[in-house]
Amino acid sequence: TLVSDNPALAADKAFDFVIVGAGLSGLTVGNKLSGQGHSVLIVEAGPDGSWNPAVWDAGGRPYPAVYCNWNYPRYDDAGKKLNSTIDAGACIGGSTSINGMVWYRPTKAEIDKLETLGNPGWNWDSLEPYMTAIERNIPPTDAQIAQGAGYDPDVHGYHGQVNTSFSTPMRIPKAVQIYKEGLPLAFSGLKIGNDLSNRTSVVSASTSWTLWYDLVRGKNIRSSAADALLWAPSQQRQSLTVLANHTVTKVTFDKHLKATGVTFASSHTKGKGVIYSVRARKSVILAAGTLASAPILERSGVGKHSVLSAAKVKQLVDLPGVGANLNDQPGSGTSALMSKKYHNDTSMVDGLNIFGPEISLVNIDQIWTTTASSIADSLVSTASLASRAKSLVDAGAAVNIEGAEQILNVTIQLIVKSRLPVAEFIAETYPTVFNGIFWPVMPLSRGHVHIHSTDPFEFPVIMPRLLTDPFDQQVALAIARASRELWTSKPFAGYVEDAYYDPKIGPNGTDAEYLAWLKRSSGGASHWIGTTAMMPRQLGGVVDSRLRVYGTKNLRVVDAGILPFQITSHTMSALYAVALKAAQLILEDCK
Ligand SMILES: Cc1cc2nc3c(=O)[nH]c(=O)nc-3n(C[C@H](O)[C@H](O)[C@H](O)COP(=O)(O)OP(=O)(O)OC[C@H]3O[C@@H](n4cnc5c(N)ncnc54)[C@H](O)[C@@H]3O)c2cc1C
Repeated sequence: TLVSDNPALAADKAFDFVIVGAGLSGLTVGNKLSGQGHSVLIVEAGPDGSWNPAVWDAGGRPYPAVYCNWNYPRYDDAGKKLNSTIDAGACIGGSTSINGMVWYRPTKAEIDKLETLGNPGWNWDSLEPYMTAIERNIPPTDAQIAQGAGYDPDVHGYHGQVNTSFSTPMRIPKAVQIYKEGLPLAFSGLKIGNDLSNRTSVVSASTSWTLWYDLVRGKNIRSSAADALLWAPSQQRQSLTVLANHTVTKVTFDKHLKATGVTFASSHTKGKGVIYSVRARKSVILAAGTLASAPILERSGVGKHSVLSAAKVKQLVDLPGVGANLNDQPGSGTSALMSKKYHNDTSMVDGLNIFGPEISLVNIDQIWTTTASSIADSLVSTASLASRAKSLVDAGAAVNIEGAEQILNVTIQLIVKSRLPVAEFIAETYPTVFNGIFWPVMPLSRGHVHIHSTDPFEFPVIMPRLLTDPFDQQVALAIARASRELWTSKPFAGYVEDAYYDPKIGPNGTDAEYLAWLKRSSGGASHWIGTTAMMPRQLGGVVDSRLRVYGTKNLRVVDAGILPFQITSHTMSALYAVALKAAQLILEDCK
């Protein structure tokens, strides 16, 4: 494999496939296509970060590594630029080079819904084998199990490229034990399980991470997509070239709207230098991530008419779903001050950034023990679905009522019928505090991302509209309150000095106080999806079930943006499966 930042390797040349973005999806697809002998070019805007300890040292990095982060500006619901930014990986490996490494699988119920949304063949039976294929799990040792590592051998793969394991040493085992005792009290009926990947709906359990322990360096090493699929000696490819530090500016088309290649420029000169072009003989594949692939489509003339004309881009294909349906989980967190005598106890606080040693997934029954059924009734009512769909269309977050209703209904059915989790609660400690990080895990709120100029080096306007749906607010509010119940529960007695440490909303805090704080403090959980949704075009879809962009030829999107609705696992396990399946479809199509 050739990895370089010399544009001459690509400029005016032709490859079978040109892939945009060397992140999780781009590297996975590139690895598979080049493995079958096709010539593949991957153009990556960022540098190679593999030498940098902020990337490879899983425990020692700042969270997330500033070194390879786009830090996209974020806009509020009225379109005003905020001071807070949005994390997304900006070096080879993409977001897997900076992410929290939490690894567990989604459930059958939710993955099967991809198919019911009009995508034949996209179901659990077709995707689960790929989740197994990509993983190389290193089972916990007896010592790790004694310190709280739960493990079910049936829900892991052992022969893939992405390493998953528990950290060495195990993180904060004493604090995790206290959490395991307290969590079922704060969330009624919550079961403590053995492995988060082994669940049909809800459970609290430890999880493994995409890392492995290197005895020589004495460190936990991040198993990023780059580590697994690009640098590994067993994955070297004659026909794969990765061009780093170059930004794809747009897709080029012939007069029949067949994608012929892309143009790109040095990321350092920010478009002020030469604009190069490269040709794709078989297909261009956008894998720049949820927040970047839609803007590339728009700059190339594929998108909603009003967006393109405001940005002064000539429209080639009318595809109003591009950039709509943006979705992430609105993350927030409360802290309790830990009693001083435990501040230096590493079984309680280890200061490591390997995120989320105990994760709970809770459903409506566990949050609202007595009122869950009335909440479910109101969620499924036809009137509430219609009004939710209308508000998404009015906000430009959905293309039409029918599409919005179908997408929302998937999530609502999963919440109500399958009793899948509505919230994730991550039990952590940071120096001096117990910290509960939480988010509505299947949010109904939607936003959008759009370009506002032709300049590819100008960031798009990202308006996530987190917590705009009242149900998401209800969930976040309930979890914030439950976290306070947790800190005041019996198992925490003697360990907690101030259960209302942060935010400073006391035991009598009102819903209005909590909601105002949640609105202020919530940021995306970094599981952005939806802006190039895979579903029928008439419902607002952008790609079909073979991931081809509607209205074009030889152009595909393969990244997190194709997921139309949120899943209850962190995204990696599902996305590796999506990318492997995509590679299979692409290979079939180019025979
Ligand atoms: C801070 C953070 C924490 C996370 N924690 C977890 C976790 O613990 N567990 C989990 O499962 N998931 C986690 N995720 C989510 C997961 O990493 C992402 O969902 C996944 O990596 C998305 O894959 P992708 O291929 O869509 O995009 P990415 O992996 O982000 O790759 C996109 C690539 O495209 C490049 N690119 C963008 N624009 C251009 C352009 N114009 N030209 C060329 N290249 C371009 C980017 O630089 C990037 O390298 C986290 C993400 C972040 C950001």
